[in-house]
Amino acid sequence: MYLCALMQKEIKKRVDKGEMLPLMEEFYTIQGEGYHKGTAAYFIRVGGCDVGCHWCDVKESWNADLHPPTDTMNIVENAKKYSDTIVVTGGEPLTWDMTFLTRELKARGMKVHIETSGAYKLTGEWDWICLSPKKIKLPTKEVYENANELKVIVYNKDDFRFAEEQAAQVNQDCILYLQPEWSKRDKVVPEIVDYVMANPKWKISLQTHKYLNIP
Ligand SMILES: C[S@@+](CC[C@H](N)C(=O)[O-])C[C@H]1O[C@@H](n2cnc3c(N)ncnc32)[C@H](O)[C@@H]1O
Ligand SMILES: Nc1nc2[nH]cc(C(=O)O)c2c(=O)[nH]1
Ligand code: SF4
Ligand SMILES: [Mg+2]
Repeated sequence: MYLCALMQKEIKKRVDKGEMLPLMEEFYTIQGEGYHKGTAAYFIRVGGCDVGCHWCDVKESWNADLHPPTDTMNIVENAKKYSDTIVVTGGEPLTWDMTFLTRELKARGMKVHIETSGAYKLTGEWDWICLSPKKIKLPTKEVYENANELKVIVYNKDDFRFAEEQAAQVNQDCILYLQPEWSKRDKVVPEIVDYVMANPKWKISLQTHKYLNIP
């Protein structure tokens, strides 16, 4: 076998174990969305997602092959320099085994949050789970049970129905958010405002980083 084919196989094995991850980007910013909005956090964006939301704002993340397999230990050591709050996002982070990444981050005293569609098996140990469910690939039972916040994206009126259906699946303590789909914000924000006033168990989440012009 060619040496590079052997290396590819070795890398795949390490990715399967979560010891390497296809890293798209990492950046220190302010969490823009949901319960922790306004809080400084270091973001780790892992490539790979096959959920396929047509309005996804990071489509460049979808193809994992475009993002270099990166030693998880290097990601951890680097993250530690910036913040003690880490947000793991993607792509869909639960495409990969998150056990190793979260164990090593937590061993260094970091608080570890995830942004997930919940479409795959829940791996890893999380201080905060933000579940943003998608109609085209519904969350697994474990993610519904463990979500700390539910963040439903509102693109059209049917998303209010979907939001209620999803709220019925999560645990009692889960905090409920409606977030406008960015390109439809002018149309849907007034609808969300009316909806939240009529149904105050919901709160509004905005993508505040986009208004602040930060990553
Ligand atoms: C890019 S996703 C990555 C994490 C995971 N795949 C997920 O969907 O939760 C991060 C967050 O951005 C939200 N999002 C993506 N595109 C959006 C858009 N156009 N408008 C509003 N929110 C969006 C997602 O629903 C999710 O809550
Ligand atoms: N500032 C900032 N906050 C965010 N919250 C969730 C994000 C994500 O893409 O997962 C995100 C993001 O991309 N930037
Ligand atoms: S699940 Fe997340 S990353 Fe994947 S397409 Fe949907 S919004 Fe984008
Ligand atoms: Mg984003």
